[in-house]
Parts: sequence; C-alpha cells; structure tokens
Amino acid sequence: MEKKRRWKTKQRLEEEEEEEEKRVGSASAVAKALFQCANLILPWLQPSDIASISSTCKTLNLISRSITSLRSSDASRSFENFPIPFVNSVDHHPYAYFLYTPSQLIASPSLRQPWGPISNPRTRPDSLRPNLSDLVLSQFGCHCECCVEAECPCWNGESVELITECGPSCGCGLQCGNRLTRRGVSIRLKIVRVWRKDWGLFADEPIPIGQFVCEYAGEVLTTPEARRRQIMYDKLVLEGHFSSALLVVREHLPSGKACLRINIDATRIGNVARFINHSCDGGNLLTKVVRIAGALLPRLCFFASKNIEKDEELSFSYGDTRLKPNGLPCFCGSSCCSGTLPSENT
Ligand SMILES: C[S@@+](CC[C@H](N)C(=O)[O-])C[C@H]1O[C@@H](n2cnc3c(N)ncnc32)[C@H](O)[C@@H]1O
Repeated sequence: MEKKRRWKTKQRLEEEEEEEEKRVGSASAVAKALFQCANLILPWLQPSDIASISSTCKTLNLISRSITSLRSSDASRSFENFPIPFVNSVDHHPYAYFLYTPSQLIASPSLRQPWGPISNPRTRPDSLRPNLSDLVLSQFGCHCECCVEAECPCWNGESVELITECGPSCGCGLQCGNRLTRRGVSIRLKIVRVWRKDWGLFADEPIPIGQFVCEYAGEVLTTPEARRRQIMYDKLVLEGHFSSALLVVREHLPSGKACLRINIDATRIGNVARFINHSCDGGNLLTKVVRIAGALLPRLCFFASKNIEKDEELSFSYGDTRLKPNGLPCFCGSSCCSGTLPSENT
C-alpha cells in the first residue's frame, strides 16, 4: 500500500515537473518572440515612444535600455569611420534624435531610418545598414584618372574658400588625393551636453590646423521651402525647447553680389555638424565651399582654423548679422561675445 502511494506521488511530481517545463518552455518562446519583434520595431521609434514602451514590461524595458545605450554610443549610426558618442554629465538626456546622413541629400518628408537594433551595427552586413539611399544628389564625373592633386583637371589649387574635388564617377578612386572631404569623418569626435547650449561637438583627439573635420550635411532646400521652415522653427523656438540647424550659405561674386544660395537643413536629417555651436570670436573652424566635379550643388565643409586640443569644443561664427528682434542669447563665452546669436530673415 505504502509502495503504491509513493509511486503515485512520484508520478504526480513527474507530471508537475513536465508541466512546469512546458510552461517555462512556452514562456521562453514567448519572450524570444517578443524580443525578436521588439528588436525589429523599437529601432524605428522616437525616444518618447521608446520611453512609453519601456514601462510596459521587464523584457521591453531591457530592450529599450539597450537601444538607448546603443543610440548614445554612436550618433552616426555607424555611417562614419568611428563611433561618435553622446556624453552627458549635465542632465538626463542620453542622446539627441535625428536621422543621419553622411552627405547632403534632397529634402524628402517621408524618409525613415532605424536606429539601434540590438545586434551590433558595426558587424551587420551592408544590406542591413540604416540607409538613406537613392537620395544622394546626382553627379556627373570629370572622368579624370589621376590620383595626384596637382595633376588632376578637377584640382583648382586650394583657394581660401573654394575647393574643387574629384567626384564618384571620376576614374580615380577614394584614395585619390583630391577627395579630401569625401571619406567621411576621419577624426575622433564626441557630442557633449553643454550647460545652456544643449549639445556641442567636441574634439576627442588633437586636430591639427588645416585638417578636414566634417561636411555640413542635411536636406538641401529650395529658398521658398527654407523660408517656410525658418518661420516654423522660429515659432517652435518661441514655444519652448527647440534647436534648429538650418544653414544658409551664399557664394559671392568678386563684386560682392550673392550669386548662389544654398540652404542646408540638418534639423531632422543631418550629420555631426548639426551640433557645432556658434562663437562670436570665429571659433576654431573655417567653412569652405567644396565643389565636387560634375555635381549639381557645392557642399559646405569645416576645416580646423587652428590647432585644436582634445576635449576642446568645435565652433564657428554663424555670421555677423543680427536682424531679428528678440534674438536668442549667446553663451559662447568669448571675450568679444555680443550676447546675442546671429540671425537674419532668410
Ligand atoms: C546648429 S544648432 C547647434 C547644436 C545645438 N546646441 C543642439 O543641441 O542641437 C544651433 C542652435 O544651438 C544653440 N546655440 C548655438 N550656439 C550657441 C551659443 N553660442 N550660445 C547659446 N546657444 C547656442 C542655439 O539654440 C542654436 O539655435
């Protein structure tokens, strides 16, 4: 009798164990499926949506935290040669959200780009890299086959403000000496939270004078569209916390008359240059207009105007004009600071 009772208990225990295993198995299958779904969907979301989702359950909280940490480890979404991290010891913002493009592109309202799948973005195959393809401005090459700057028909000698470089359909490759600005960001940079200026771009290694730093990449706009966006951004700035990164560049004839106007908006889609703050003393960066052989539009690039130390903030002068009443306060900290950021009616 006792033997039979013990056998029954053993059988019941085994059944319970089996059921528990099934429960754990299906729970881990659910967790795995949830992880896979979240990993596909969350990288497409904006920070506010990620924050809401992270409070729903433990698994989503863990995934959201990994995505946040991946995003803050590289603003460039692995488009550049080195990761460009966000560093914040001022407040709780882990990163700034925007779509990344390494070079200028034509404005498009419908662009989307994932940011932060848990699998390592640097080991992902190219087909999975976050892409903003088919938007790079069309280019016609010069068909030169040289690699030596001075021998290249595209090379105009380095003038102070205008450089002409070889383009994608020139016979020469990326190694060509006349493609200085076409290889992306080649120095270590970081985006640091700065008191009263939000984020700023900083050197994470010494930068010698004359070194190419980065292009000002973003959406190239028509002038009416630039004016429309400027009005919208000005309203948003007045309403609260908002930074716009709409830059207007004018090329001038020797007479001083503007002959070409380029509007680049890096507010929604841009690169690291969108974090460069203004300095009333001209800062440590020089802007140069770079023409790529055969390309429709010139690009705006930043070069070091002096030797820059590691951990120094990068800055340039946004201009001399202060036309808007109630301009934003300037906190550049230079001895010649005018107290107000440059502004003009675009
Ligand atoms: C191109 S963004 C520069 C990056 C910006 N700090 C950010 O966090 O996105 C231009 C905006 O940065 C801020 N900014 C730039 N230079 C500044 C300065 N010297 N003092 C105060 N704010 C500045 C202003 O809000 C300006 O509209």
